[in-house]
Amino acid sequence: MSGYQVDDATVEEIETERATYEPITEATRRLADLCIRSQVDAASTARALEHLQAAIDVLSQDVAEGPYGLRHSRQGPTRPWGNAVVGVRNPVAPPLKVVHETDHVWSDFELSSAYEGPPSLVHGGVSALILDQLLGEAAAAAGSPGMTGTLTVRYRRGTPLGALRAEARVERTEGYKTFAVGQICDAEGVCVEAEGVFILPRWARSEQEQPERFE
Ligand SMILES: CCCCCCCC/C=C\CCCCCCCC(=O)SCCNC(=O)CCNC(=O)[C@H](O)C(C)(C)COP(=O)(O)OP(=O)(O)OC[C@H]1O[C@@H](n2cnc3c(N)ncnc32)[C@H](O)[C@@H]1OP(=O)(O)O
Repeated sequence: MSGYQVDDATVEEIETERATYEPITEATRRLADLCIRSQVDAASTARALEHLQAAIDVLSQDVAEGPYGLRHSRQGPTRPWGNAVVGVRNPVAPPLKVVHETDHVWSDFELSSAYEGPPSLVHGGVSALILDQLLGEAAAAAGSPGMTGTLTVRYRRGTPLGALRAEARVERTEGYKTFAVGQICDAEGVCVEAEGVFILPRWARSEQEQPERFE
């Protein structure tokens, strides 16, 4: 599958890339929230739009072809930086910082008004998105990476926007299939639960000798 790239980016080069693009990504996230909640008048939005157009003109001067992909450095950390959940260069991503423990993964994160579904609550598709990523990372962290085959989500009660925690762990592995479970909680307890099957695709099975590539 295209999109996996192995390179020799050094830790320093990776940090430079992060420092170059992370601030503009964070500003764009803030912008998304302001598009929803700003109450300035039409003249002010017109002025803001002019500034935005100028920024778009600058950024358009040099654009890579295609999406970012998953870039794995032989010398530094792996960069899933276009990823919709954890991508540090993706303003659509909250982004989650996922902590890998021995037997589970977890993340404390905040969801802004840009993730609203029912009034004041997180969109169900966003909860599924986050759990897909967490369960997938739990599978990869356990040394059995895979594509989502099936994801089952149970919405126990409305998930409030704001501060949340997501956790996931592997339940069992059967050959190329890894069964993972996880949940999203607020301060009151569990809001959403998920279970999923993550399958190492046929095309990737020859790569299984180097599973660290996918972690
Ligand atoms: C190079 C490694 C690849 C892994 C990459 C992971 C990177 C990890 C890195 C960092 C963690 C990041 C975390 C990311 C999280 C997000 C993940 C996503 O959102 S993934 C996007 C959504 N999912 C798809 O687009 C899948 C599309 N479907 C497929 O590609 C195939 O259908 C696939 C891989 C699911 C299965 O196809 P087959 O041909 O490769 O496998 P067959 O040999 O047919 O099946 C193997 C076993 O799995 C069962 N199976 C097949 N499909 C199933 C399904 N949908 N649900 C449950 N079981 C299924 C079969 O019955 C079979 O079981 P029996 O061995 O006979 O017991």
